[in-house]
Order: sequence, then C-alpha cells, then structure tokens
Amino acid sequence: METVRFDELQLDERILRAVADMGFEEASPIQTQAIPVQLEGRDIIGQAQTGTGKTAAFGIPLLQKIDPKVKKLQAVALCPTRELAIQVADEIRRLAKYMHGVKVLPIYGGQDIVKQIRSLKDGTQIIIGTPGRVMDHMRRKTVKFDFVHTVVMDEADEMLNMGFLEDMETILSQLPEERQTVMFSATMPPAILDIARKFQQEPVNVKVVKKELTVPKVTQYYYEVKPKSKVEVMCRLLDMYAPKLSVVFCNTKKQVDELVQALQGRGYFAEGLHGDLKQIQRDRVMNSFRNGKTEILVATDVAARGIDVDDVEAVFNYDLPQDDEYYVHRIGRTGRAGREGIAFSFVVGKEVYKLRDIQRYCKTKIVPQAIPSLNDVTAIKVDKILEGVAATIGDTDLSKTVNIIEKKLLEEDYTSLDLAAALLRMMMGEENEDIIDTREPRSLDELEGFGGGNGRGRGRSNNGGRGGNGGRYDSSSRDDMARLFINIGKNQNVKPGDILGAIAGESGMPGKMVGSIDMYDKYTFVEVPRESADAVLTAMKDVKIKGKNIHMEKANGKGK
Ligand SMILES: Nc1ncnc2c1ncn2[C@@H]1O[C@H](COP(=O)(O)OP(=O)(O)OP(=O)(O)O)[C@@H](O)[C@H]1O
Ligand SMILES: [Mg+2]
Repeated sequence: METVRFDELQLDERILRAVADMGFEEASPIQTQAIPVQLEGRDIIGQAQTGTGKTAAFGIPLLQKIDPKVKKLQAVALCPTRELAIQVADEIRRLAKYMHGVKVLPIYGGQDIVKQIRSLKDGTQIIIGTPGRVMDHMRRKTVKFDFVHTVVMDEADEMLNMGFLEDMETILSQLPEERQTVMFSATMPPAILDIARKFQQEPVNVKVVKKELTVPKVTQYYYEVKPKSKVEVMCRLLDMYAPKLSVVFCNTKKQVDELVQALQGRGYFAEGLHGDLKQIQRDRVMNSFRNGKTEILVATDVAARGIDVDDVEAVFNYDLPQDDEYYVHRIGRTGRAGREGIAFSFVVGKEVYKLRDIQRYCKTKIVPQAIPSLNDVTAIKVDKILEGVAATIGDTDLSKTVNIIEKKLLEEDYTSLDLAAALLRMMMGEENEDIIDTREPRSLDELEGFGGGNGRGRGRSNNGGRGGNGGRYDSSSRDDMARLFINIGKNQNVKPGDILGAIAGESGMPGKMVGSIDMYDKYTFVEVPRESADAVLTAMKDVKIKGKNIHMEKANGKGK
C-alpha cells in the first residue's frame, strides 16, 4: 500500500510539528487516503484494520479546519464508550499541541455535569462524547451547534449495536446542514449504510482493509477447553507466553468479576472493567492498566473498541464473542501500529463451529493449539528460575551464603547437587497430576457439518464431531449455501423461527433446507442453498414479518 510522508499532505505546519513529536514518520495507508478527501470537505466512510491510525486520520483534518480564534464549538466527535472518548480527546490534544487556543473536551456520563458545563462555556471548540451525554447537553442547551462544521462518528457501527441510533439521529438532525460528516470503523456491517444514506452527502468510501479484516501480525490460536479448566488453561498460557500486558474478554460482567477474583487469588495483577463500575473506578482501572501496574485487564466488550494501549501483547477470548465483528475488534487491542501480537480464543464444545464462522468472516487463519501440559509450563518455570539463578550468581556477593551451605554440607550426608535440586523443587511448587486434556484440537478447516453437535468430537476419522441428529444443519456443506441479508433483527422482536417460517411459507422451500440464521440487533443473515437464493429473494419481495415490510438481498460477503 502506497503511503506518503505527512509533509506531503498539505497540513498546517503546527500539526506537522505535533505529528513529528508523536513519533509518526509516515502516514498510515488510511491516513494517506482519507486525509486529502476530508481536506477537500467531502463526507467520508473510512474503513481500515484495527490499530492503523484511524483516530489521526479523522483528527488531523478536523483540527486543520478549527479556527482557534473562534471560541465556539466547531467540531463534535461521537464515540461508543467513555474510555474511548477520553482516549480520542487525548490524541486530538496531542495533535493540537502547537495550535494555541484550541480546547478539546471529552464529555461522557458519570462525570460531574456542572463541571462539564463550566468547561464547555470556556471556549471549547471540539467535544468528544458518548451520544447519551452529548444529547443531555443538547437538551440543556449547554452546547450550541450553530458553528459546528464537522461531525465524526468513530466506531459508528458499534454505536448502532449499542442502541444509540435515536440519539445519533437527534444529534445529527440538530447540526447545521452545511457540515462535513465523517464515519470510521474497522468493520462496516450493511446496517451502517442506512445511517450514511440518511446523514451524509455523496460520501467517499475509503476502504483499505486487505484480504483479511484482522491484522496480519497478530498470531491467532484457539484451544478446545472444558468450562471448568478455563482458568487453569489461561494461567498456563500467561505463564508460558508471559505477555507484558493482556486484555481478556468475557461475555458477562459476572464472569469478569469471577475471573478477576480467580486470577488475583493466583497472584496475577488483574483488574476488571465493565459497565457496572462507577466512572471513578473505570478511570482508575484504565489508568492502572495504561501505566502497567495492572498487567491483565479483564473486560466485557466495553474495552473491545478503539482502546489503544501500547504494550498489550496478548488478547484472550475467555468467552467467544457473540458477533463476528467483535472478534476483529477484540483481538485488535494487540498488534497496533505495526507491532506484533498474539490472540488466544477458548472454545467449549460446539462453539468450535462458531469460531469457524468467525474465521470465515475475518478471512484469516485461527490455528488449533494443544493446551500446554503441566510439564511444558514447569519447564518454562524452571528455565525462568535458573535464569534468575544465573543472574544472581552474576551480580550478587554470595560469599556469606556459600559459607552457610559449606557448613551444612559438612554436617549432613547429602551433596550440593541434592541441595540445589531440593531448592529448585521447592521453588517449582507442588507437583500436580495433569488433569487437562492437552491433545491438539482439530483444525477449523477440517470441521464438517454445521455444528449443533455433541461436544468435542475428537475423532478425526469418524464423523468429525458433527451433529449427527438429522437436524437441518446436516443437509449440506456450507460452500453450497448463499448468505442473504434481511433488515430486521432481535430489536424487532423477531425470532429465527419467524424468519424460517416466512421463507418456507413464501418460497415453498422446505424449512430444513435453510442453513444457519444469524440474528443481530437490527439485521439477520440467513443461509439458503445457492441454487434457491434467487427464488427465495423473489418470493420474499413484498413480504411482511411481524407486521414489518422487510427488505432482503444477497449478503455478497457483507457481514461474513
Ligand atoms: N502514522 C502513524 N505512524 C505511527 N504510529 C501511528 C500513526 N498513526 C497513528 N499511530 C499510532 O497507532 C496507534 C493506533 O492508532 P488508532 O488508535 O488511531 O487506531 P485505529 O485505527 O483507530 O484502531 P481501532 O480500530 O482499534 O480503533 C496509536 O497509538 C497511534 O498513536
Ligand atoms: Mg479507533
């Protein structure tokens, strides 16, 4: 991918200086392509892989348009989470370092609103906020949009997922019509196009995602585990790979709390982050993680999007994410700005099929790994202890200790070798029997059928762990299936059965021919045999489901 130097982008000299201070040498591909488009004033939909500098890709042109002398709100950026609002505000502040008189303010719920109002009055030109809090200020008339010329939606698709659609619509409808509207994310599901159509004018699509949605420098492994052994497996991996910082994703707040307890109990520096914590606690945890005191951040998906912490070397999917997109964002917390990273996913039983779907969606390779055996972990531990021994011999005066040992050896009838071995044994901890199955799992590419099966199904030769209950998932192999998009989902109270029923009823195709039905909040993907896809689309043209007129189209790789 062709990139340019920042000084080739016709940027304000003050921004160039700030960019140099930040240590950026070249513009990243998304920056190279998206900055000129925005400088022209065009609306834009920007898609690029995680950690490739989308913040500066919108932050730089936004700043270039700010007039520091005008002490009025000029630009609004919306983000899905508080942590992200703070981070984006920090990055824009760094970029604005030499633009004296530019004030950037993050605004989010849980923060003292009176203080916020005071700061807003103080000539703030740029706010970075969560939609809810921005709405709040709008209603109180403590923000005025008359001079706003730029609005950014960072992680626009996530704001939709979180149900911010109405808030976003209200905010956007209150902004001056003459404005630039900018959207960025690493994933752009079809639903986002509705927003674009509504609020943007002839947007330019800038897409620099390559073949795969995930970053190539992130090695992706998965482990087939039993629910009971997850904690143990995680600790083994933490010990084996010793990542500087890790982010661990769980699907529920309760699981986050439980895992944090388990890890702390085993002596790891772990802290939890989720939506039930008070803002002050969330800030404390994030700060402690950013400065390395907390080595393991255990979080729900609040930390999946946008969060940028330099030394995150590993991401764990302790629970597999519900949606394919989340996998991309979660593992994107490592391998940022060209660094390397490693991602570990745990699958229990038939979740392996879900992971196969994720692999297809990301167009990447998620490689099966055997769980490290206790012997593996012990070997690593021993190596580390012995490295420590060598270091101590190298730089400590041991003469007094040697005296103690010499004396002891004269009194006892064991050798110095026995003594060293005993000390090592004591440092290694108890020797337990390894109760975890540490054989290598099957590769995702070798799986047959559609899942719904009965657990792990080890045998490679017999039946490959497939469902085997005559269910509809068994009818064909997935490559024969076409994926269709429907613009309704869980939020409309629609169940998979409603969609299945409508398709079977309208097209006359037997329900069991329908493959997987993936429901999201606002849309659904259905698989039907490829040769029947057109007939289904025609049959479903003027159909209502649950009283709603639906629209169906081929997914064309969207969403998968
Ligand atoms: N041109 C550049 N050269 C080097 N580093 C850069 C450059 N642009 C941005 N960075 C750094 O790269 C890191 C990732 O950037 P950023 O957070 O903007 O990624 P992103 O594309 O928004 O990722 P995500 O999809 O996860 O939100 C940041 O630490 C940022 O400061
Ligand atoms: Mg980002």
